[in-house]
Amino acid sequence: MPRSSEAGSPSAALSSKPAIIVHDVVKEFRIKHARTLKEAFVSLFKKQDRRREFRALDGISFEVAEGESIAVLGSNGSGKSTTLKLISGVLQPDEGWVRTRGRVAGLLEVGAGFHPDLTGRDNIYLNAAILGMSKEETDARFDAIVEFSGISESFLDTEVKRYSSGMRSRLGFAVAVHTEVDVLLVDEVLSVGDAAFRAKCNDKILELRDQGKTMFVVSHNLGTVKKLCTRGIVLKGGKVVFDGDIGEAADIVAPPKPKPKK
Ligand SMILES: Nc1ncnc2c1ncn2[C@@H]1O[C@H](COP(=O)(O)OP(=O)(O)OP(=O)(O)O)[C@@H](O)[C@H]1O
Repeated sequence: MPRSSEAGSPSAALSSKPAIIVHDVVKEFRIKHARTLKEAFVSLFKKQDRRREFRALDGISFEVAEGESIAVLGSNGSGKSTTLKLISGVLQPDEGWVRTRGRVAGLLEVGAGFHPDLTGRDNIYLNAAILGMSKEETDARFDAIVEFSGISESFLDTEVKRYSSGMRSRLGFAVAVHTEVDVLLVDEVLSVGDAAFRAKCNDKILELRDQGKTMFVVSHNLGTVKKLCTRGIVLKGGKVVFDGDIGEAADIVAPPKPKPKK
């Protein structure tokens, strides 16, 4: 299988030490099979278990070097988010193993750790602590976090339950990108907030990549991933069907249309 020889950002020096190793990972989910009402009734009566194992990931393996930025592509249900959740530790594999090196932060569900009854200010400290930051580290970054989020001073001392969903996401994203991380897991995060904020997020992510952070990105936005990553993994039915140059990977998921004849 082809592998990109030049990986990571153009400016970041790549280390040969892997930041992420995914080894022969299998992940299964139990899913319920609802058929007709009659069948559901009969299985209930006979106490039949209508659940069956569904293999979302079927023995996937790859390594990501420190400083590399890699995208996982594939159609809906191919296993991208499941892979991300296994790397972040939210899920555990049924077979195989996953290793990560350094501090891993997920831009998965930004602001997921927010407490609705606490103010924006308190939630910054809470969220940063969840992401492994000390109070002193957060103190030093507090102003930068608030400025990046664009949350006004008056809202900073308001309970987060009064925020709009966009405001919550902005604050969550601002905390996440200001934490001291080595590996950043990014899941369609560039859909956060309004157009101006999305552009700001894009720039911030490019800046982090250029600082040499390892990036693991799941996205359907091929334009964005081509700008951000040099290597792409394509999943199909829970298997890796391609691992190599991002341009080639993007062409697999969205083959270029033939030019119309003149
Ligand atoms: N908690 C769960 N319980 C049951 N099945 C699940 C669960 N999570 C994921 N799946 C199934 O596993 C498969 C892979 O899901 P996953 O979310 O990883 O796909 P994806 O490639 O990220 O899709 P999308 O592009 O739509 O986000 C899907 O068929 C999905 O229905």
